[in-house]
Amino acid sequence: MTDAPLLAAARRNNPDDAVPVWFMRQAGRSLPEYREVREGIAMLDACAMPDLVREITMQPVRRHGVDAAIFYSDIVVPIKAVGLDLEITPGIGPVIAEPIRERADLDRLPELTPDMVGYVSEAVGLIVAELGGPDSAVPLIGFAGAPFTLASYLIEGGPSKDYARTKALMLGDPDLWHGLCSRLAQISRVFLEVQVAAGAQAVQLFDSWAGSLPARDYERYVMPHSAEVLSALGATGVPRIHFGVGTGELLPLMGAAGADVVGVDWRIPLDEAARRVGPAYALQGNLDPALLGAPWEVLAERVRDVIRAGAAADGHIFNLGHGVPPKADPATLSRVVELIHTEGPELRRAARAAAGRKDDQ
Ligand SMILES: Cc1c2[nH]c(c1CCC(=O)O)Cc1[nH]c(c(CCC(=O)O)c1C)Cc1[nH]c(c(CCC(=O)O)c1C)Cc1[nH]c(c(C)c1CCC(=O)O)C2
Repeated sequence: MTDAPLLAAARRNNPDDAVPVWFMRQAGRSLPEYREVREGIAMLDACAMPDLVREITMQPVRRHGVDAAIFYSDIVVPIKAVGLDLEITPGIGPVIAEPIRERADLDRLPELTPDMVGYVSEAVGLIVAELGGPDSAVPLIGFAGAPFTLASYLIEGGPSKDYARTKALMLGDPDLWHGLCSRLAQISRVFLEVQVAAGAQAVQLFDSWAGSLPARDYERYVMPHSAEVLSALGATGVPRIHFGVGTGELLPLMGAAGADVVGVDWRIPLDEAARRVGPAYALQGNLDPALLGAPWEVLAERVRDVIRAGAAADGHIFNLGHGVPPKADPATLSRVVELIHTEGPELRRAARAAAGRKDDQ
């Protein structure tokens, strides 16, 4: 039995030099069929409707022919499931009614148990069945938010530009910080374990905003909690992808936290990322989402550049450096997938052969 291309690349066991591709936020507002089925249904209500979640998760797979589905949910779904009062406000993001600021606030964050997210198991089961079962060529990626990124929403009360309150609490009250992050690690771990138990074949831990930290603080205050989540998931045997935005200086630590695949945004080229993390990791990324609006030939050449640079890693999963912008033209995304599938293996082989010749000199 051969691995699905995405799983083969994640495991760096990729003799065909396939370049699998999916897009963060591939399900969502860029798709008219998404806007249609979401009409009149709040985001968090939609996340608790298994058949709707199946439909939304499958939409980009049908339309673009991507090599993975990503579970339609949100990083704050398990936080809401344990009982914290929050909403997702369109155009803004998660908004927390009463932010977490002191020790007593931790009482509002009890442990997550699988029965609290029964609709997640149910939706994952429906999606994996529609994809063709556990050995499908198109696996389902489950995901969760990492403790730092979740903590930033809970402490700030919503999205933030500077994470000032988060950093003040982290450095000013390390006991409370570690108490909060331990609880969030438990919640993320169980949320991921539920998805894997129901059939998800890979997982991604989103630490979207960790790039706001210097490596020294990341290593001390954040990495142990993300490592707890990732190492627990290691027991399931599914590949673990670890991603954040602006994390060029954190990449080696994000790998060492227990990832199989390190996700990279568009700010550094993948060959440089490969040098930084070393040979023990596959890479995922890293086309600048803003370039989806550039003239096709310009975009196509950048897609080829990403594939060539990604050849420096033994496994490369093509993705954007962050999510699909809501205004992206879906036809452009489909064309990018087709280009990667038709030209990817040859571009990758040629780049690897050229690098090999250089090594031999
Ligand atoms: C930081 C973060 C959040 N949510 C998530 C992250 C980490 C990924 C990242 O870095 O972007 C994770 C997430 N959220 C969503 C997915 C679904 C799967 C996919 O990638 O296709 C995933 C993986 C759906 C969603 N989550 C959200 C939407 C848009 C709201 C909608 O469609 O009504 C979707 C499709 C809402 C959301 N939720 C969040 C934000 C910032 C927003 C955007 C608010 C807005 O612009 O309206 C928090």
